[in-house]
Amino acid sequence: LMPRTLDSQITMEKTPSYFVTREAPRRISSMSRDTKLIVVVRNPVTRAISDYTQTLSKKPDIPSFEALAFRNRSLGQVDTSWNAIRIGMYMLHLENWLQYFPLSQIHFVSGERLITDPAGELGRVQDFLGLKRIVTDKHFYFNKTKGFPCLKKPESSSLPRCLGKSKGRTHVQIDQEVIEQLRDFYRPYNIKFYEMVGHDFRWD
Ligand SMILES: Nc1ncnc2c1ncn2[C@@H]1O[C@H](COP(=O)(O)OS(=O)(=O)O)[C@@H](OP(=O)(O)O)[C@H]1O
Repeated sequence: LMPRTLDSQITMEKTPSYFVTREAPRRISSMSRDTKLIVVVRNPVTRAISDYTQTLSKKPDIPSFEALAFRNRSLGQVDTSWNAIRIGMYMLHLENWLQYFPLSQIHFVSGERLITDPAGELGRVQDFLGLKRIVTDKHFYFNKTKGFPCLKKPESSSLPRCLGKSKGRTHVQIDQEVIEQLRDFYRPYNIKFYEMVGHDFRWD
């Protein structure tokens, strides 16, 4: 259950799997139809490889990426039942949410721009939430070693705050041909997704 919230407060909850969980939109809308939803999306091919890299780090014995990604690789048949593939079919998940929430209540953050322009992305998040733009460029610096932006000085501490060790893992190397096959697979889903949200994320 979400805590009670005053008019001057915003209560936030983060669960990545909600976006791809069939029952989530109905259950959240029955709790509050005014809920604002924020989803971070990135190129679904990179997302799949990142997802696999994370699973492999926990279970080193799993089959290869190629073995899991295709039902039949020579025929180019992608295995859409594999979660790492299915999650990146964003338009399908969004269709489910749009049965319960208007698009105006859903905001998509570009995972790519969150790295290259965190202040810009967070500026849009603050606008979407109806907040003053408090978090700006001056709150970030780019950590070249990590390859990610870090917060200069969080309120609770005098030290900078960067992403933890488990973020930004080096991805497993995948054959370029496999990447091309997956790009082709996702292209129509991406295009439909751009049309639905009215924004081109430039993944193609
Ligand atoms: N703030 C921010 N900006 C940009 N990218 C970010 C951020 N936080 C997490 N990430 C990247 O998201 C990928 C999954 O992260 P998580 O490990 O947090 O995912 S999960 O919630 O545990 O499923 C993982 O991607 P990879 O870098 O491909 O491993 C994280 O690096």
